[in-house]
Amino acid sequence: MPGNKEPFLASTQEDKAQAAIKIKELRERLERWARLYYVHDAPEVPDAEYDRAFQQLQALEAAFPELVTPDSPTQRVLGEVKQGLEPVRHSVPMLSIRTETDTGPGAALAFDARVRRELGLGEADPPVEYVAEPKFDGLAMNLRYEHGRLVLAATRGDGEVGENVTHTVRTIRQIPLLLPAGVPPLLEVRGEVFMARSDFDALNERQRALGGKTFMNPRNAAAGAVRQLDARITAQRPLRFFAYGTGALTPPEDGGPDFSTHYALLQTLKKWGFPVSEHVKTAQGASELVAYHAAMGALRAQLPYDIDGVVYKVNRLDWQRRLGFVTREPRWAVAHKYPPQEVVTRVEGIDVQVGRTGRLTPVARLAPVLVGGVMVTNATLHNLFELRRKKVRVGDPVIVRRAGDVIPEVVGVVAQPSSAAPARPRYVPNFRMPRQCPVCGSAVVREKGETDHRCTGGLFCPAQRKQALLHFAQRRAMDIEGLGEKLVDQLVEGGSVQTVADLYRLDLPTLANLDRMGEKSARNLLEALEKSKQSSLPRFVFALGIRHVGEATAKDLARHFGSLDAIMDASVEQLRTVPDVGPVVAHSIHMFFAQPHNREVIAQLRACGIRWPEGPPASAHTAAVPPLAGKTVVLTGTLPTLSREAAKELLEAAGAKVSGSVSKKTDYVIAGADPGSKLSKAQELGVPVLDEAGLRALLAARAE
Ligand SMILES: NC(=O)c1ccc[n+]([C@@H]2O[C@H](COP(=O)([O-])OP(=O)(O)OC[C@H]3O[C@@H](n4cnc5c(N)ncnc54)[C@H](O)[C@@H]3O)[C@@H](O)[C@H]2O)c1
Ligand SMILES: [Zn+2]
Repeated sequence: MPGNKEPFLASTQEDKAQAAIKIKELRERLERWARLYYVHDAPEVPDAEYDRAFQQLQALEAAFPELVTPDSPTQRVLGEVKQGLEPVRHSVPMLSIRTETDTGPGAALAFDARVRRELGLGEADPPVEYVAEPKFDGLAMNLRYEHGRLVLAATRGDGEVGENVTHTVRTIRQIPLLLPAGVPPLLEVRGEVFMARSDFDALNERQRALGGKTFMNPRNAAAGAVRQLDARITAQRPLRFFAYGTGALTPPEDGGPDFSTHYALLQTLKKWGFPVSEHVKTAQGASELVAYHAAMGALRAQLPYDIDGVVYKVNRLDWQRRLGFVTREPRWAVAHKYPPQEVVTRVEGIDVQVGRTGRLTPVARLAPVLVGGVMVTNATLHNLFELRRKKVRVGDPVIVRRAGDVIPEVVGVVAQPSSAAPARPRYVPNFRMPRQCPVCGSAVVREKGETDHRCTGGLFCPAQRKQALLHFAQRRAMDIEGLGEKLVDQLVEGGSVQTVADLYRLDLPTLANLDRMGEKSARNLLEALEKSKQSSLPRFVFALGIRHVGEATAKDLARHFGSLDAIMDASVEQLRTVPDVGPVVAHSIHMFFAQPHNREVIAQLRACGIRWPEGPPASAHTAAVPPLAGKTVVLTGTLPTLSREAAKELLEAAGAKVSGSVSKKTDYVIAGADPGSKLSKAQELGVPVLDEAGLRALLAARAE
């Protein structure tokens, strides 16, 4: 959690002994985190936590230089070769970039000052020219081309030895496999492979739907996709690429290109077919770097991909060579970061929000924390199943991510709590979804096979008001001309309309008083409302906004039952006799009309004068001759969805006589699982045998 800086003073032997202990502990922690991050693509902590520990270690080693060892994480590039991938030695090492800890303008000033000093420039010398680039948050890639043909793609690994991922990289469309004529015989292009945020969201959405594991961020998703043994998996996860430099290159004396600046090099790469970001810019001196940092920072949320900072590079390549390298990083470049998009905080509660379509979402109430520079107090947990999979409970330290303009989300619980992010202090019961909508008290249901819970009080629920009104008013429903989104917003927010029935209680003064509503439009709306009162049963049923009841189903229901009361009072079984109404739809209709609040609103609508012609139910058209009149039917075995009783009821309602034994007089035998001797008897006598689907078809056909 924020702000656990520990001051270290280099003085006594005792301090040194303590520092040695702390250094050991930090190195172990960093190595563990790095292994999870680089090898397994499954970080345990956000980058900000890693960076904080890294900086602590740097500070300690600076205070006690004698404790620095060559294997310290500060002295080498961390990373390993994944099992199953072939190790490859880089002909030019792939290094890290020094990160300026100061996230303010100080970072650019300090870098510029250092560069000028090391180049021996004085006050009178002009500003140094830099190239400023976004720092893409993906993974570094070295693409080796020989005679214009891609021969090897390798990850960074430990900087010296990376992984051969040519097979997966070939699936990335933005990476050319063949280059135009005229490129140097040896060309290594370096850049970042990454995943766009929308592709990442879609991937996680897909994983959620399958109940699979989700990724913390696009970087890990991209790294995981590239480091696959099976390229078919990579091909299903859209990746992109930006080039930002070169590795080995045919030297000028052997006919290779002689670039004088980094910028010119990038422009040439672009010409050869590599994507180069349009946000790569040259900058004169520190002040333009500061301006670039601010401008990219403002743009960050709108970019379609994650960046975790910007990179400044000295533009002149002869100067880059003069500046050279320290152990793990070049002296001519620096990374200047932005506030982290993933941070650790604590869950203080779990609330349930009801969306405008009635979907219930568990939302974590958080100890307020800055994420990507924005104060965040709530983060979505998506649904009950995701929450359970992530094992989130009140009191847990969690990782929260907020990127772009999307809603912040809880990525997961901190796996190894520490003093900065201690574990939940005591047992906390598992979260449960409420059985009643927290907004309106209607029943909450979850459909078979679905992950979402929903409120069934569509007509009444305040959370669903606007949606219900818009649906009700649309042309194919009640056709209330002039009742659009803006007006609905005003009516609901001003409190003059709560349910659809309130529409018919609006009067001229109330309407004429609304923003941008003259008397003429107010009159028109009242007229449209009046006109809409003369409706039809299918339109009205559709207008109620029952989940899964579209226009076609509304028509079927109206035809089948004839009256609204009959639909409202129908049992699930009766609803299921309507053609094309399956169990999920029947349930949804039944639950909707079982909510007293919904019924109340319907009663109010009728009292307001909404009317439609009603007719006899479809089965009654032939009432004199019920569809199965005079037929004798025998049931045997267990039907997949209908109980024996329900099947009997349906048959009798259709006029059939249900008998207990099969004879020559039997017209049909309906057989389910484990049928008894009745089935063999029927087969013996040549009586037609039907299953449940056959029975339904029979009833439906006869009912037409
Ligand atoms: N969360 C964890 O557990 C964990 C563990 C280890 C490392 N990390 C993170 O990894 C990073 C440290 O690793 P690092 O040493 O690889 O440094 P780095 O990733 O911060 O910087 C070097 C990398 O920047 C990338 N880059 C993006 N845009 C670039 C551009 N325009 N020009 C040049 N390079 C560009 C390259 O891939 C290059 O390898 C930190 O951000 C750290 O937080 C996190
Ligand atoms: Zn509700």
